[in-house]
Amino acid sequence: DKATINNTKITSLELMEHAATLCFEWLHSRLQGQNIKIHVFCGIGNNGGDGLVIARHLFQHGYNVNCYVVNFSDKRSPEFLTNYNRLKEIAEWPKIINDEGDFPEVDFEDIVIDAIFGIGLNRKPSGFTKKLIQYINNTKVFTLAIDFPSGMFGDKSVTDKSSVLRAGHTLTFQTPKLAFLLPENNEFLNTWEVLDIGLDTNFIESLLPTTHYITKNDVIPMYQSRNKWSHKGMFGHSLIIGGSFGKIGAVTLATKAALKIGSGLVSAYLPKCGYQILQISVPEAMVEVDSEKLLTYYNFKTKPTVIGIGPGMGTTDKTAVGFEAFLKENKTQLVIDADALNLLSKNESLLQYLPNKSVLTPHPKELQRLLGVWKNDYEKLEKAISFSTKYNVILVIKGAHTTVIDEQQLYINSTGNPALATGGSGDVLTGIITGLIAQGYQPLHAAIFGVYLHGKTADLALQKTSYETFTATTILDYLAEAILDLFHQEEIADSEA
Ligand SMILES: NC(=O)C1=CN([C@@H]2O[C@H](COP(=O)(O)OP(=O)(O)OC[C@H]3O[C@@H](n4cnc5c(N)ncnc54)[C@H](OP(=O)(O)O)[C@@H]3O)[C@@H](O)[C@H]2O)[C@@H](O)CC1
Ligand SMILES: [K+]
Repeated sequence: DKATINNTKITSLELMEHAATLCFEWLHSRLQGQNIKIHVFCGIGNNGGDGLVIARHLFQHGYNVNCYVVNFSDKRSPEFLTNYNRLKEIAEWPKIINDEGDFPEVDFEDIVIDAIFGIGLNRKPSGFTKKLIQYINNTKVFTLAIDFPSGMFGDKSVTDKSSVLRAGHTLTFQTPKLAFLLPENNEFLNTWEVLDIGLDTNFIESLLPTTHYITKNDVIPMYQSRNKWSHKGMFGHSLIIGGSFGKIGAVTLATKAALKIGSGLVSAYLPKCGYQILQISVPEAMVEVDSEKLLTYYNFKTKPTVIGIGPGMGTTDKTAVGFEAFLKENKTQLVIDADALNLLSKNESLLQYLPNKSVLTPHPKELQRLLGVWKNDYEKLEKAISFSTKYNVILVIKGAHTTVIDEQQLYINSTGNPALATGGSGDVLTGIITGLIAQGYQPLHAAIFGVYLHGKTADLALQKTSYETFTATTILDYLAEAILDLFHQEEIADSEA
């Protein structure tokens, strides 16, 4: 905010007017003047200032508005005070809330605008302010939070969940906030969106952020196009290692995915019992086999560009011994998933044998086995950063916002939805990342791009299928659309054209 104010000569008050007007417009375009009672709760800082501006616009447009000042302090900000006076010019003074007795009646059918605390919250809400937040939560009314749900911190964990407002929707300014992407804050947020309030983008870019929110514009430059002289020898050879009796499907899915994402050649190495299954389900792949029902010897002849290892592999003693010998010999780039991760967790001394920038793709349980327990999501990220730095590997932490960690850098994915919470989804991701590395994508790009595409398949599929009917195979079916979507330009609004 400060850089924009200094560099553009726009005042803080003007920036507030602009930001809050966008919030008003968001609501106005949805309500279209309907006679619904709207309660605007304002703090005394600049988040409260936003609330006062929104209330003024609502009054001016004839809405049924009740505006309140949550009087938790007398340190009212200058922008708050100016807008307090401006509101008075067109409507009655906001009602002051000093204690529980001042809480207004709020009906389930009403709308609440939460402008109590924004990014300036520095300790948990207490006293009557906390009671007010609980009071609003208990009404189950639709609540539109401005910038942050009040009581949620921008940079640390909530310790008292009962002091946080549960927002129906949050309009946040300029950039997505890390706190919004962490599972532990999920219950406060429901849906959210970013409003571009025109902050100085040169300044924001100069900040060299360590946390990146990955959207289409970030992955388009990673895409490697092909020319007409291309041949399969240029797109590498993926080897997928995994499977055990009853879990041949996992390695089959990963093999299919490596092919489907464009690996020039793909081989699978699996127990003998899976030989026919794999050959029949993936005729494009080559197959080598180990012992009857388990991986034991890891003595394949294939010379791959990259190896994806772990899906369905099991963790029996024989498999563990063979895996250890394999790791000690191996010099090929690795993508490590599932049981291969579990074996690493059981024997951490093996981590030293991982080639630099190996990609590890744990789901939350596998991550916990690798890192140990964490107190909260911030600590989880710190531990993951240390792990990535210590072993020089890339972590892909799977979840609602899958996060790729390369030492200090965090890449948080924007695509995907609960349809992906289905058996085999992770095996497909392993195959995708492996297949991208085979083609020459550097491991970090393969991880970020692979995660993006994997999530995008589910977003695109939801237009034609449902969460329930979406399976790991559906990911493969939609991979083409996910890639084509990169080149599909959103229609530009008339005003921008
Ligand atoms: N700058 C700009 O140009 C723009 C800013 N914008 C808006 O400003 C918001 C940030 O405003 P802000 O910095 O004034 O902080 P805000 O969240 O309103 O609250 C701070 C106040 O609360 C207090 N306080 C903190 N914790 C407390 C607690 N637990 N219990 C009680 N008190 C507590 C703290 O005082 P303290 O007692 O700590 O001195 C202070 O008085 C931002 O989120 C966005 O909405 C937009 O308009 C765009 C343009
Ligand atoms: K708020």
